[in-house]
Amino acid sequence: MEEMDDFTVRREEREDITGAAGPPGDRPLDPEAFEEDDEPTLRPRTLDEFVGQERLKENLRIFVEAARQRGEPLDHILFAGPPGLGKTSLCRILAAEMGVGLQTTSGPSLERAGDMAAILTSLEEGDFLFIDEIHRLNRQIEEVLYPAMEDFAMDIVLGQGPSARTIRMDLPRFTLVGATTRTGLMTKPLLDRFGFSARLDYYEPHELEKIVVRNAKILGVEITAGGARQLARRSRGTPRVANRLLKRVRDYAQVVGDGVIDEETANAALEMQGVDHLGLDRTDREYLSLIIEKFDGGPVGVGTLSVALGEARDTVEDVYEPYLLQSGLIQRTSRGRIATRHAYAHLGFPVREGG
Ligand SMILES: Nc1ncnc2c1ncn2[C@@H]1O[C@H](COP(=O)(O)OP(=O)(O)OP(=O)(O)O)[C@@H](O)[C@H]1O
Ligand SMILES: [Mg+2]
Repeated sequence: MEEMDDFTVRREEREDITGAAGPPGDRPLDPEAFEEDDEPTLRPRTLDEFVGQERLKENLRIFVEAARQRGEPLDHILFAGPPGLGKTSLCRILAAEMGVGLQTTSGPSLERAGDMAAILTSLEEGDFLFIDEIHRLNRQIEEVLYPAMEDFAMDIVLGQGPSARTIRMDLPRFTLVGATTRTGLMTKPLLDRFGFSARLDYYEPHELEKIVVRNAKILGVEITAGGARQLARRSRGTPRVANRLLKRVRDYAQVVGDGVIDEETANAALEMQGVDHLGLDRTDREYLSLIIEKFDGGPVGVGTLSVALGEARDTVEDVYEPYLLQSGLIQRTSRGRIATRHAYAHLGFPVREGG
């Protein structure tokens, strides 16, 4: 790789501690399916390349500059929001800006307190420790993190039973960067220990357009304004989805069309991928039809829906529902999910009385 900077080298040397990325799936819209390092060239490397989230970027610039002037590590940071909106990218950008090392792990991959201890003791002063899916850390591990985050210290128990004693070990001052799709599942003591927390929201179509145009250039494919607009509109507000669709549309343009992504090619390719004009894929539509046809429009519990769909409940809650909610296609009530009139209309069902 030609443009590898110090930061990249360091992080790759150390990354294999707990690799978090799963195998890529085959659904075009599943943001989780896009393997972390599948497309390093499309991942923004600086805050300037990172499109949108302007207020957050401004805050981060100040946050970084202030810490740099004081010569201190950054305070702990929490990024929350649906998958594929740029949490991991922001973490890498900040580590690069601070010129520090980065270690990556994830909540579900840490089982015992010792796993966490091993990582903490391998950190160097100022390093970033990125914990993806931090809401899935178990209790034991969280308890190791409390003093680590607050006092940069770790309590080690020596021996067992009545003769056991605890010694406190100092840790380097590091920056914990947590990413979560579900702040609601995090405990208050953990939340309270982050000095900076930010929520990423779905991107506006014009921001996704910018990402699509920029990345088409990187991929070396010609795209018209209309083509970019279609891709942006159908990417469910998510840059990772936009990148994935861009590649599939590029394939289509190359093989079936004349290599240029115009509006017509984009539409035809997306249609073939099963992505409709709202950006919903087959599973989204199946989810909505289930509520409408099998459960009379709802309310129906998310557990029941997940089983009927054959998807993990977490996936349904983290990946599908946030966008359906945001698009006004479903509502969440205390008794379960309800399909809105908009969902009936979108799928071509007659709108039910009072719905
Ligand atoms: N603001 C942005 N500007 C340009 N590209 C972006 C932006 N945000 C995300 N991307 C693109 O989307 C991809 C996915 O982003 P990233 O991995 O940072 O998401 P994430 O929030 O960490 O998702 P997950 O919750 O699944 O881990 C990146 O590789 C990058 O190419
Ligand atoms: Mg990520």
